[in-house]
Amino acid sequence: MNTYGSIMVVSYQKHTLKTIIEQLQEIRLNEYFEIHARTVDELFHSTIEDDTLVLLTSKILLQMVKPYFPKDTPFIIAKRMLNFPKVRKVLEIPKGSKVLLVSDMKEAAEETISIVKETGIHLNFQSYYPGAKLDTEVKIAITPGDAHLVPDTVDETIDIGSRFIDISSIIEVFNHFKVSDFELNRLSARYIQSLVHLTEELSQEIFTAKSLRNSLEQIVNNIDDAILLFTNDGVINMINQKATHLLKRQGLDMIGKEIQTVVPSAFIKGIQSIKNDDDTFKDIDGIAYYIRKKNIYVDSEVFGTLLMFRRTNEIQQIEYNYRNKIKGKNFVAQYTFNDMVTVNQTILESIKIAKKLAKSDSTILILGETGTGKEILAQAIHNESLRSYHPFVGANFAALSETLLESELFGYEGGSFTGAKKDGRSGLFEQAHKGTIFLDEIGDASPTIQNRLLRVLQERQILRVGGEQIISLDLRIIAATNKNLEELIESGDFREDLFYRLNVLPIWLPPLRNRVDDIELLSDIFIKKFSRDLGRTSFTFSKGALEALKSYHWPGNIRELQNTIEYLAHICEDTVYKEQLPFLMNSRFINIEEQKQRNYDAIIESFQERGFIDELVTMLKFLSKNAVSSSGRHRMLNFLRDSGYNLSDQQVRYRQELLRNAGLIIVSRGRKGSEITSEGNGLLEYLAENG
Ligand SMILES: Nc1ncnc2c1ncn2[C@@H]1O[C@H](COP(=O)(O)OP(=O)(O)OP(=O)(O)O)[C@@H](O)[C@H]1O
Repeated sequence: MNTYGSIMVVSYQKHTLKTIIEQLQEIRLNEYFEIHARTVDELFHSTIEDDTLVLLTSKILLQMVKPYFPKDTPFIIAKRMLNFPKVRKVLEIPKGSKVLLVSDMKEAAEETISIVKETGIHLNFQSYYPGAKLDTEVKIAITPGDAHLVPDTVDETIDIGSRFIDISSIIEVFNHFKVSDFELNRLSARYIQSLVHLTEELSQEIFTAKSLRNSLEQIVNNIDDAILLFTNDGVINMINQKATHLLKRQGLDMIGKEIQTVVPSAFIKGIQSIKNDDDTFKDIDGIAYYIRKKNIYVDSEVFGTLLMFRRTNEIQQIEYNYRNKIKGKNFVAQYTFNDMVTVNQTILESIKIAKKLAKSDSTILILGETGTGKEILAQAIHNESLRSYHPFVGANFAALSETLLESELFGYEGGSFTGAKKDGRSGLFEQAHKGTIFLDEIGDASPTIQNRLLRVLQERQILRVGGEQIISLDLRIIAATNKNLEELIESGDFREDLFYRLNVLPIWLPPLRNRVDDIELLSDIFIKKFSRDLGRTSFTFSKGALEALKSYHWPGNIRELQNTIEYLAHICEDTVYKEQLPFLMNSRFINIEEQKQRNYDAIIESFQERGFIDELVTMLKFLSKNAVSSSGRHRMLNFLRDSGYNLSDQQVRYRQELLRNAGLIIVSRGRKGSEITSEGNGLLEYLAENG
């Protein structure tokens, strides 16, 4: 099969994975991509092909899965939507009631609470997950597929099922693989089809459960497709905001009205020719729609008709909005020079120069590898400048296709391309008027964009796409790149005249591997930040780990260091050992044996650092032959003494605790006492084999 590439869907739980794979198959994504599915646990034994896109079902998984993938693996965190007919049962719970939201992890429970709240459901939620404190007074539980985790004290459980992937994330997947717009339209159609049965169920509720009407309306308004429901007599029973918008009937109360009197006649004519239970593309009054028509049955009698529709070019709009979103900047520079932490002389010099340059209006070019702090520096310069009360607008040249980038940067006049807004739209340059525009990854600009940029740099003037009127702007330009522009000029990929316009005041940020003096300082700051964010105690690095941090080449620079520490903050205890460092574990295939050995190495290193290794091994050896009840500790003391270690009872207890923490022994109260685990025996074998 010829596909665009591979996707690996990763979730924490099997049932989530199942729901999502079924959904992806329903919209036939498997015709475009090879789809693999793994739970986090299964990643342990997996390999990953080149060019695989990893689709994570929740953002909490990101840090958990990173060690299993090569550094440059692309990830998408799926946006997910609720299975709305199932949520409907939640509406029957009296407002303000105490409810447990049960999931497998704290973060997952909290994420679900906030998503349920977004639909306008206001209950008194308490998150519950294995290990959480339980309020036994709470008698109702809601769970996204984890009914088995609901505690016995609960009388009623509502399983709202796993959430589906939202279309915006599916579009993100298509964008990643650069699938054509035509395919996107087909996808949109299938997506609507896949939602139909959900909406149909909901419609039946709407017909029957009048008392819940207000709450149901809220759910229907949360659906991204236009929905219109009318009875056999042509009376509108339900319409969502999306539909009133598309039919240009905003603000009109249409419920209870005859469809003929409120819906445009061209639209009614258009839908009359669609058969029931059919779906089709339809051109109505010059606008292309994708429409699905469905009979609604109540007690096996046709009760009315459900229409679900979407404008076909809306997909392009979603794509456009999505791209605006990933740009994610709200035109305010957050960072100042105080955020640029460093003791490195080169950087301190650069900061000194940058502070002086900030006051001028000259163009600045920041050079440096990815993640070295180019954007922080650009924002700091803006905030130090006389323009600091005006916008700071970032544009990333690597994140957008040429056509989108052009309209993003320069704006467009109405009607200049499909999906364009009627009245046109201002671009980022216009939005940065009086402030600073940050042109990130400028080395990726196409020749067309480079031409247009040259004009802005020379004249401080722009033309909108499809426009004729020249717009003059007052702007400061800061550009950045991780590419070698001189090489690009030589290969003919970058205009020399543009380079000279940009390269007025260049500032270079060295890579982290050349700033070894900053590694410890930055690590400490990130440790404090993430420990605080996670509400955990701080941690430090073992000597071995610190050396590894300092000798690693940090291709992702400070961003990578920051991600590494965030990951460690999730998994480590008080001390991080070398073997826990994700960049050392980052092989494509992590074999269980290898993983075990790494754990043993980490344990051995930690015992060695305490200077106890030999006596702890002696204790393990003793335990591998004898289980030690509390009275038997005496024999253990004797055995240790015979082996040359004169320890007090208290000292033995302490060492037992260390062995227990490392999972090498089990210490039970009462007669059974201490026993060696299979891990403990494994460590002894490992030591025997490796000296
Ligand atoms: N000196 C510093 N002190 C503290 N944090 C820093 C410093 N420099 C960079 N960072 C952090 O490192 C991350 C990467 O920085 P930034 O986005 O500015 O890099 P960049 O060079 O613009 O990267 P790219 O080229 O990939 O866009 C950010 O999260 C930032 O907060």
